[in-house]
Amino acid sequence: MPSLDPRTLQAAIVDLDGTMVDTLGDFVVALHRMLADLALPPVDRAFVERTIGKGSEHLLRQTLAHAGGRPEQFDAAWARYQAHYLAINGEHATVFPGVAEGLQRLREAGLRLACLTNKPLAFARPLLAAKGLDGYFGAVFGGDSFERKKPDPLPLLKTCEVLGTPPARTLMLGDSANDAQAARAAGCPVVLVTYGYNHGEPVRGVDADGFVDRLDQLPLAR
Ligand SMILES: O=C(O)COP(=O)(O)O
Ligand SMILES: [Mg+2]
Repeated sequence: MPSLDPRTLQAAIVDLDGTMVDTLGDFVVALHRMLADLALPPVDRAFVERTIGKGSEHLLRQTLAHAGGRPEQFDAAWARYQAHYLAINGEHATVFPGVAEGLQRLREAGLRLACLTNKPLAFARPLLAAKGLDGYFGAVFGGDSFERKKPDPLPLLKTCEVLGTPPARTLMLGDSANDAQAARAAGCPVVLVTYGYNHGEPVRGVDADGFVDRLDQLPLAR
């Protein structure tokens, strides 16, 4: 990967699930409690891992179908899921190695930081706070903050507007094809981490400008 020059980069937009925090355990517990409430069987962890990334509505619709539920159960599933997720938010989740150090280095390089996730904002804010990551970000946006979610470029373009930085100078850091497609369409450079959730596909097959094994391994030129 060519080194990322902080003289040309002005900001970074950072994804949450699979990039900063390993939240698979939270998703699995909240979904299983919701399914139990609806008298439906649990789904396996691998199914949850490959279905995360396109927001909670998508995850719930796919999970209901996979567990043998009916589409009409969506509203009940959503209410139960939201209550369960908020009750355990962060308890079965850990910050990936190198994240705090990586964010610190980006800040020291003079970049403005925003968090942009497809997770509902009401889940994202308390999770960042519980994991001690909220202080790095001047802005935090969720899957319900804008009219459309990643992989649509709109949330990235809106986030760039708030940051006050041109997309070409705003680096997207993510873990999935969603993040990369949104970044390409918005005109943002994009680097993906190799350890997150990419819809069950090898992340190195995604069109991105580079890959890192840890966020503190971003090759920032000095
Ligand atoms: O909630 C999701 O579907 C995943 O959200 P992300 O955009 O932080 O990866
Ligand atoms: Mg992600």
